[in-house]
Amino acid sequence: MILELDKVSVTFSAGPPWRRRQVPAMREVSLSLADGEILGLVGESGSGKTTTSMVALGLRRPTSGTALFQNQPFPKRRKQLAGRMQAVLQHPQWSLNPRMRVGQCVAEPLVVFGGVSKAEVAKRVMGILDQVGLDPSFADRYPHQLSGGQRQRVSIARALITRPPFIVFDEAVSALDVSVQAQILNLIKDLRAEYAFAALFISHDIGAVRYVADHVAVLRHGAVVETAPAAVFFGTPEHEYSRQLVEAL
Ligand SMILES: Nc1ncnc2c1ncn2[C@@H]1O[C@H](COP(=O)(O)OP(=O)(O)OP(=O)(O)O)[C@@H](O)[C@H]1O
Repeated sequence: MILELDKVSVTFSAGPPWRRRQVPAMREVSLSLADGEILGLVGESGSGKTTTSMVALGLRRPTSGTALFQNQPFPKRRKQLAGRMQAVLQHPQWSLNPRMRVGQCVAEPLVVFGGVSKAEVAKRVMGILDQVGLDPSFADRYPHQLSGGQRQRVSIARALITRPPFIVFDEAVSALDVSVQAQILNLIKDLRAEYAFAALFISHDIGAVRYVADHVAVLRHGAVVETAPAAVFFGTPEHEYSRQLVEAL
């Protein structure tokens, strides 16, 4: 398994000190993701999707329960995860440094990972830009000189440069125009076929999930209400809430 969450709960403390409240963001969430599989995680706003992605990326420790990555507890030092997982977020500007040229942005995870010569880095950057449908001249541009769809292609190139076995796509197409969404979803599918990465594909857009996911998990109020293979889920969703989601499609 690439990722396993076993009864993971995350509780935040919110509010001023004199009126502290505990906000449960994840309640005993159990999920597992096999190598090369895409798990679509759906749920309305506030259902705990982003918190789940944080746990999956090792950026937040569970309040209780266990999270394993590649069958091991998450390492204490993030550097030990370098090259093994990446995230593609809703707004690429959050992951793309505005002062770096595209070529540098894409190269960065590989440079951090280390052990690769400059010439090899440059070659890999050009190769991956080509694969995400950007011609080499894009390497010299800055992120603000690109369209939203092009920026998301750059984020995907950056995510893939170390050929990680696991990628989190958190609302990765939600901010794009519908026609561009389709292009990016196709790109994700094509690249998955080539690189065989596993992915947690988080979206409130159930249509996008249907298009790319092998398995689906539905979150509601921080808890998983249903998990099923995509074909089963979209054919005969079991839970009432899942049925509403599928019917709305
Ligand atoms: N840092 C935090 N401090 C306090 N509460 C938080 C924090 N982060 C998230 N929450 C709360 O935890 C719950 C789950 O939030 P989360 O962001 O995981 O949901 P989501 O499904 O990703 O929602 P959205 O689609 O709106 O981003 C919400 O009630 C949210 O208000």
